[in-house]
Amino acid sequence: MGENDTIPVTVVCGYLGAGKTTLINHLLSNPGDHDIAVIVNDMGEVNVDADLLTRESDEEGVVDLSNGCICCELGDDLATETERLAESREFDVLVVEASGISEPIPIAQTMVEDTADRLELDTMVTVLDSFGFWNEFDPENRQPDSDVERPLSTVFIDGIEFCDVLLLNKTDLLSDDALGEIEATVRELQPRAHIERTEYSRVDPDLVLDTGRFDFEEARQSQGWKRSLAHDHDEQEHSPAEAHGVTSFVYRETQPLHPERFANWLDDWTGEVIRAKGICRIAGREEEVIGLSQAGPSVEAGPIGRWDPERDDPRTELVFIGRSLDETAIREGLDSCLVDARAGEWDPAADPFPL
Ligand SMILES: Nc1nc2c(ncn2[C@@H]2O[C@H](COP(=O)(O)OP(=O)(O)OP(=O)(O)O)[C@@H](O)[C@H]2O)c(=O)[nH]1
Repeated sequence: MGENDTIPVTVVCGYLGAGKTTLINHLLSNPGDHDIAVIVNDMGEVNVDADLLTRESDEEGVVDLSNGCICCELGDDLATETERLAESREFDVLVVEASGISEPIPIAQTMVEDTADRLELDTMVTVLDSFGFWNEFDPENRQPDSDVERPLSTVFIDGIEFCDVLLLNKTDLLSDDALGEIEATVRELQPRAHIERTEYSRVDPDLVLDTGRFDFEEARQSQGWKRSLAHDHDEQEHSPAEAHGVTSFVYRETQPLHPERFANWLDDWTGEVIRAKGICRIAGREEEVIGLSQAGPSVEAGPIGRWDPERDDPRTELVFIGRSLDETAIREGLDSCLVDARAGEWDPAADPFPL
């Protein structure tokens, strides 16, 4: 508990694919002395993060706030949900995962202004994909098209500037030299926060939970805070997603994917997708839920659990997030990976999963 029996709230921000869900999974499996409740906000109509979290952790205290971004249109829901959670369940710290394009300041404002007196904003954590940051900002590492305007950089910067703890994540993908340079750059942008290098967001829970680091007075004095109050967020015409030209869609299918065709499709997969994630039904892996997670250049796929007959039908459910996404091409590509029963690849009557 924080001061005066309030419940400390840790807000986890960070760009798409930085490692926020990885951090929350890590905290749920290494809670230390804490009893943690989690609220997850994800972009798009399904909350894949909440699904992956509950699947991996069997955690009951995970609340799903989907289809919107908590820093704007879901601000009120965030306040209501935190209050409801506080009434319905015992926990001594609350962790809120923001969607990958939420802006940290409005979330902090919602937490400070709207929640019941029991909750107290305690720590703003930003998870930084150090590898992505390096590619985005280092001139030598820039892609040939990188002199086009890159408005998403502002999301990186906001997260760095407004936080109490900054995790330089994905350090395994960079050399020590590069990391030193990144740390020096980040330190310029953010002299106050505690900076920690992490792999797979593995931190001591005490570094991010109940730290007492959030300083309301200091936050209120920051330029970003004043700017954000100056134009009422609720009345903004565009959500951050729209302002950055980011769209998302969900691919859903119950027919299994052919493992080889799907693997080939993943290999050839390029383009405007910033982030894809979700679960897959793969022929021949009948029991297993196969998780897929792509963030920038890296794609990870593998078993993350088993289908639970009580709660789910085996299916593929993937969220794609990107700029100028070619939704039709992606849908067609995935459709062509489906097992084709008519071509004799699959006889569902004889065997639900043949390969
Ligand atoms: N190599 C490497 N991969 C990592 C590390 N941390 C996380 N990842 C991988 O990066 C991908 C994205 O991680 P997530 O934790 O889902 O990222 P997120 O910030 O929750 O993503 P969004 O919710 O989409 O914004 C996953 O495939 C992770 O396994 C790391 O330190 N090193």
